[in-house]
Amino acid sequence: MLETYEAEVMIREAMGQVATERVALERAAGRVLRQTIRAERDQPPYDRVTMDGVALRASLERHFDIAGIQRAGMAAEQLPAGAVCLEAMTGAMLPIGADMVVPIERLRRRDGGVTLEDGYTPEPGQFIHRKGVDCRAGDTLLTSGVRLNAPALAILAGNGFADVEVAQIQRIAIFSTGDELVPVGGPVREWQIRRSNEHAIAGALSARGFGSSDISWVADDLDATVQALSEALVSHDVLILSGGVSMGTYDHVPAAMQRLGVTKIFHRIAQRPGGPMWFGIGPKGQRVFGLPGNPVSALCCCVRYVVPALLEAQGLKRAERFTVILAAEAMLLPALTRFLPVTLRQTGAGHIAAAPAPIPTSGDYNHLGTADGFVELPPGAGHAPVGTPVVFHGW
Ligand SMILES: Nc1nc2c(c(=O)[nH]1)N[C@H]1C(S)=C(S)[C@@H](COP(=O)(O)OP(=O)(O)OC[C@H]3O[C@@H](n4cnc5c(N)ncnc54)[C@H](O)[C@@H]3O)O[C@H]1N2
Ligand code: MOO
Ligand SMILES: [Mg+2]
Repeated sequence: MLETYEAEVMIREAMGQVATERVALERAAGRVLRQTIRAERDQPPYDRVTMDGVALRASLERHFDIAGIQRAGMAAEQLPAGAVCLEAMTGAMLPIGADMVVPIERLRRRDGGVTLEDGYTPEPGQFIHRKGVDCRAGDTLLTSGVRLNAPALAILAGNGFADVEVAQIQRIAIFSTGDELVPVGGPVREWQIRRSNEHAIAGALSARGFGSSDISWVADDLDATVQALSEALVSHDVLILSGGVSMGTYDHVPAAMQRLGVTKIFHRIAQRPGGPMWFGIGPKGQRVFGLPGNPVSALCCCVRYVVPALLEAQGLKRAERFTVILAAEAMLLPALTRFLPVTLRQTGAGHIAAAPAPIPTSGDYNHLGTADGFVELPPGAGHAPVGTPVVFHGW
């Protein structure tokens, strides 16, 4: 059977890259950048005063008349000759002829001027950020494939990018399948189950900048499934299905896909939970993920395969997974990769330790709230000991 990494490679090869679009800076937060951003000009763009005080020229004088004021937002004033200074504000241009700034705390006001505090000798060049020390015009500040987080948005704004090239957001449809499933609001009978998978999947996606996805439900009926999915294949780039991929008489997803001309890339992965996962490509290149219906399986497969695939298709460079160490020994599964829900905590030694969260069954979405995500244990015999490094995937 397919190993987890083999499935991942097959999905990656099928995904390709999405097109780009230009969006206003105000709408760019969380999106994936698809252009190089270079500095508009030197930063700081001028010799910049860094403290509120006075700007003056190095000399042996201790008392200075105030000849004027240099505010932020003004062109540089000329500092007149003699024992004079200009009041200067943080962020202002350094006046022409000045070469140091003395902060207000080091000055005494006297006779309409200022006197240096006793025993205080200012250093030439002090409290000035020189032009271009942060960066030079044309320097590369951001490259394609970064997520537009707070610093990135500041960079775009500060360098005059009122709009920016980002990866298009794929049109995503999420379907749950199953006669037993009823809506969140409204009555629920003993033999019925409230639909939860689609909300978990939609949440995992919207938390990663994919906006809101379209959510639908279809009964365990082959014709109804074909009908609903054929419409979704017209209007969406990506379909994420939950349920109906295993071996039951009413698990119609693989057959419906065949009828719709969606080519199967794989069915089943050597993992638990999530073994029955299905993946295929539609006639127009639509990507179809068939996630197993059990809630822990559906969410683990979504986070392990769907989320990274969608992010990589946007060109995102930095993977969201990282390595943690096991805080307790964990049973391995012969021939199966194990996804083990865990709670993270920081250790005294500066590591992040992952403690297994008690999840009694792969249907138990209620206990998932105690876990931060899951770790991936390779196939094997016996137990992985405490301290084993393992890859973590956050919800
Ligand atoms: N003979 C076999 N039976 C099963 C196998 C197998 O290999 N051989 N695999 C098991 C595994 S592992 C899983 S996981 C499930 C996968 O089942 P399906 O993908 O076919 O999903 P369903 O049968 O439709 O539902 C399974 C389970 O999940 C609940 N469910 C489904 N959708 C939702 C939803 N949107 N919200 C909440 N809960 C949902 C559903 O009620 C069922 O309890 O198959 C095993 N069987
Ligand atoms: O994916 Mo299934 O039981 O392994 O939950
Ligand atoms: Mg089933």
